[in-house]
Amino acid sequence: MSSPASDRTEGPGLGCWGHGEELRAHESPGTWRGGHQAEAPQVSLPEAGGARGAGVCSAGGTVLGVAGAACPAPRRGSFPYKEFGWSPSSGSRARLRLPHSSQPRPCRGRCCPGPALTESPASPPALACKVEGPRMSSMFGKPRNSSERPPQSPLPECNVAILGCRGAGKSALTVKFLTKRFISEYDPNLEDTYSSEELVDQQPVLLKVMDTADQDGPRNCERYLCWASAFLVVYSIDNRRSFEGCQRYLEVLALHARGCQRRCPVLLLGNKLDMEQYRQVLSAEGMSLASRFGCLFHEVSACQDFSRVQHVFHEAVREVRRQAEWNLPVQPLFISEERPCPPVATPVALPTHHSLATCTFNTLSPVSYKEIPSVAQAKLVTVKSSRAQSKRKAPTLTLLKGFKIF
Ligand SMILES: Nc1nc2c(ncn2[C@@H]2O[C@H](COP(=O)(O)OP(=O)(O)OP(=O)(O)O)[C@@H](O)[C@H]2O)c(=O)[nH]1
Repeated sequence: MSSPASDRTEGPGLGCWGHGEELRAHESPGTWRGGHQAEAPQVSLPEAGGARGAGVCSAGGTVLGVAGAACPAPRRGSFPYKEFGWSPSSGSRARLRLPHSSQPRPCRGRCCPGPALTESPASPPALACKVEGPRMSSMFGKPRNSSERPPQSPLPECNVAILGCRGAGKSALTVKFLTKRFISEYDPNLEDTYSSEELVDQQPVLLKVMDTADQDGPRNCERYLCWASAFLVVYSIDNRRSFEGCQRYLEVLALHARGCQRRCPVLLLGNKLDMEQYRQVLSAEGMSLASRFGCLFHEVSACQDFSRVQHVFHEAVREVRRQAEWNLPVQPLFISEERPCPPVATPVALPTHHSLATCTFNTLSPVSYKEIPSVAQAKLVTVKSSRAQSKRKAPTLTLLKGFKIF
């Protein structure tokens, strides 16, 4: 919150580690891929009512302001919903608390150098949020005309909770992801969940984002522990305390995963990469913490490149999908006793050197079969049939542990 003002130089390009097109946290830091910045789509504000989304900054086509330049300040709650074709959900509290002053003022959002605001006819960012239940006061995109969308989305859902200490930039990242904009001030006490239909790897998903507002570290975590399918744990690279706070969140998540034996993907995010010159937490430290807890690591900036922020959220969805694939129930294999089974399903004959050629593995055959331990429990063990045989270099048996030899 109290970061130095905006006369800074541009930081290095955003870097991240992950798998797929990027690197996992535990991979060599030498494979750092910083320095590249994808172009974010241009966001243009319509000219309307004089309120031009003051306090809203953008870079690389998404920053609406220039460092140190006077940004027109909005009135409280004057987020230009209508200009985007959205309306705040009726009766819901305003999520954003914008500055009071209506006078132009230097942008407090430590906005970054970037092209000046382009004004053009309204072209609302592609975003579809909707209110779902009492928490879903998603002022960021409830469609104006509810008849445009079916009431029940058939889309698969992915719930992402954003955790971290106060001021780390959770709300800024959420808003950036949802609106492609950087808005510098938020009400720190409100916790909200937003949803957005996304296309991740050509597959649609209803991505729900919970912007949490823990007062002082992880407290009453059940609300997100039980809800989320992935977590983004955010710290600010210019604030060591926020980094240390992340560790507590990661510990809570690790404990929870152990307790319920359900591992949700976790991404550790170093935010405010544009504040490079005030950096207090090295990338290597972030990477090392991430690898300690087995999570992915990215560094981003809510006020710079939208595509990097979007990438992180999409990466969370990918991880959830991977996890779901990993957790798919494995169809049990059965092994016949003594007689070979008729080929009911596609037989998977073991290689003859395993000396189990007389047994045929099938999926679900009818007669007297013993269940093999599941893949997760199974372990390959090598058994020598007898000492004498072993002396004669008899072939060894490689079996699944826990399975009886008949
Ligand atoms: N320079 C810079 N400032 C940022 C960035 N992200 C957030 N901020 C600023 O950091 C301050 C805190 O951001 P928030 O998004 O409110 O942080 P938060 O984690 O939601 O904090 P709480 O709402 O208190 O939990 C705000 O003044 C933001 O403008 C960023 O990437 N770069």
